[in-house]
Amino acid sequence: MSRRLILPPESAPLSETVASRTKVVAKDIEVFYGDKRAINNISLTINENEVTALIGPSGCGKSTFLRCLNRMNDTIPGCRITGSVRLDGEDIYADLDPVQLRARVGMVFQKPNPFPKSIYDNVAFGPRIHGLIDHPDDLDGIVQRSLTRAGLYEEVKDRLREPGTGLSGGQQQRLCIARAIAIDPEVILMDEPCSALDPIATARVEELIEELRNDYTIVIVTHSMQQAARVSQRTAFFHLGDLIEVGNTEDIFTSPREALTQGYITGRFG
Ligand SMILES: Nc1ncnc2c1ncn2[C@@H]1O[C@H](COP(=O)(O)OP(=O)(O)OP(=O)(O)O)[C@@H](O)[C@H]1O
Repeated sequence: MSRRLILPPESAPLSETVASRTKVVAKDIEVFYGDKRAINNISLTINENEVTALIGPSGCGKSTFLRCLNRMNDTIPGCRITGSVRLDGEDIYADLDPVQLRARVGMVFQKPNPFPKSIYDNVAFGPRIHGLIDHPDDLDGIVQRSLTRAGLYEEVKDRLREPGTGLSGGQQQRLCIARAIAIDPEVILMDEPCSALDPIATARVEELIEELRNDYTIVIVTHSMQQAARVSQRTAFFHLGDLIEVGNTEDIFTSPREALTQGYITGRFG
């Protein structure tokens, strides 16, 4: 049984991407933690204004791969990456400063992690440090627009000066999404954004992901195959550090090409 990447060569058109523009191209990515290789020569193309889901059993390298896309692995001691990641053609490891890069490629984490600041200041933080405001009044507009875009404004508009940590888990996660979009990124990485949320809060975040893809390119790591099927247009299945299969989400869940994928989606392992 093949475990190797089954992507067609870079030049071959992928049927599921015909109408889509390429946003990110990861090529020949290998990641090592010390001597241990966690990602084995993975190449993956991410399309603009689509949600790409990364699925696979625990420890298969989904989060490690996701973190390569905004150089978050750079902060992990002993972690080494080879290969290239291009964002709109620019090599993010060679041509872009990590701070600039993370303004273009935002991230939402598994556990909602609002800063110990007010709701307003959580959202205003990024625009302030990235110098995105010419006039203090502009900030009010950015905060309101970001909270509205994250589907949270109506719930918090009367308590913007109260701590973000006082919100419910689902609201905190939407606050983190508002914080991510306040700096107007192009790509949003989400690492199991709903795993700490109840089903209602999860449904709200999933609706939000569907809306956000009109404006952003989204890559989401999820343990839930139902979630991948609901929110994504493309799905990539990882196993033991390999990318086994990538394709149109519907195809992956109805007629996967690889036996390993089939085994995982039918619950035979994982
Ligand atoms: N900071 C680290 N130091 C050493 N090894 C690590 C580190 N982070 C991850 N690994 C190892 O790299 C491999 C891939 O881990 P990763 O967290 O990327 O997988 P995952 O598919 O996201 O897992 P999960 O679904 O459980 O979150 C695993 O073997 C893991 O133990």
